[in-house]
Amino acid sequence: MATTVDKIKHIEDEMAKTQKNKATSFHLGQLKAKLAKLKKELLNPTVNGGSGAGVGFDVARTGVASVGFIGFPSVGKSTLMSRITGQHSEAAAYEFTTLTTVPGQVLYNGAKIQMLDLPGIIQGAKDGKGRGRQVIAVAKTCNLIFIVLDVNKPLTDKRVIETELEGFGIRINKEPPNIKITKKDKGGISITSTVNLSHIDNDEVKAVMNEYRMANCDIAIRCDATIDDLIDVIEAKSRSYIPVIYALNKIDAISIEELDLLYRIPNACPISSEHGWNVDELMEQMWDKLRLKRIYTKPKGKLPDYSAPVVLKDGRETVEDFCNAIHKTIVEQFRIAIVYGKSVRHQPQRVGLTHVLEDEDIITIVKK
Ligand SMILES: Nc1nc2c(ncn2[C@@H]2O[C@H](COP(=O)(O)OP(=O)(O)OP(=O)(O)O)[C@@H](O)[C@H]2O)c(=O)[nH]1
Ligand SMILES: [K+]
Ligand SMILES: [Mg+2]
Repeated sequence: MATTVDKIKHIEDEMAKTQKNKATSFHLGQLKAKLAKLKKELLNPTVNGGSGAGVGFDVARTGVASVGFIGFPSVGKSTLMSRITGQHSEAAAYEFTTLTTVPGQVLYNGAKIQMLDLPGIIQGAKDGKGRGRQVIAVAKTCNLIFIVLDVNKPLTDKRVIETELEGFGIRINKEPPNIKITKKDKGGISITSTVNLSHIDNDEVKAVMNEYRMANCDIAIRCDATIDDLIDVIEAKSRSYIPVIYALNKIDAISIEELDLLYRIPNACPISSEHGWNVDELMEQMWDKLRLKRIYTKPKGKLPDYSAPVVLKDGRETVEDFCNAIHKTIVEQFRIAIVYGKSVRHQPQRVGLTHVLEDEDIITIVKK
């Protein structure tokens, strides 16, 4: 019997030899949806030989956010880990020095951030080569990924790693596509869009919806989406949208001219883990991408406590989230909050539980 990997290969071959035109778009849509389903099967095998994603690799999560290190063997992930956190992670000149997840922690801007040094991955990792799947499964649960690259190696390595992560349902530096699908009882597929759709063909959409047995739906598209974006929305449960920083390591081994070229790569930070060069820039970029919010507490009649902010996660930043971050009983006693900072027009301003706070706001909670 053909394995899932064989079936994927078969479909990919067929797609490669099918011309994209009006006559083939339904067929191509079908193939793309079939491919997405097979890839999901590969990641969540229901029959024996389960992938055991993350088993033995996941570690207890601490801190407000976690950053996973992904890269080929010996690019310097562990050296970077030891440099940033002070937590020793074995580093050596031979490949696969690191064999499991090594957790460490860094305190940055008052926020405890967990760093996860991971084993190296190789091409084909997502399809089961080496321990790649377990490794990528850990990265998939992180709030940020450092893709560590060795600048002495071909830059094509960057694309190979991206493909591995994408194949595992990770979407890099991307927002979820703005597509809303509403199921109906009858009426077929109706597509509405607020922008001109330059990639999507109605037949292709119908083929995809048909393949997913969603024959009656309203699809509202508010971006110039591709058919892959549509599949991502249907498969939303197995997709993770994670910011990435490319840590371009070992710049101590290249010339200034070569270094200049590296600065043109978006979302990248050239560093030398060994010498500690530019690691503070990497930390600053990390902070920006994590979009954490520091909230300073001001007891009534006293100065704010700047030494120990309450750090709120992206998307959990209301006054209510702040109260819950301190103690779950506070919301019950809450009367009003007095806030200074970027989130309010008047300084200070009285706000309720639903008010959304900004980084470095100062807050006083007034109890009943
Ligand atoms: N020149 C140079 N060498 C580095 C740098 N960072 C790491 N190395 C060297 O690269 C080799 C591999 O480093 P590791 O930190 O073990 O790499 P890794 O990515 O953790 O490797 P695996 O765990 O095997 O996947 C070691 O010999 C390090 O000394 C750097 O910034 N510059
Ligand atoms: K190594
Ligand atoms: Mg290592």
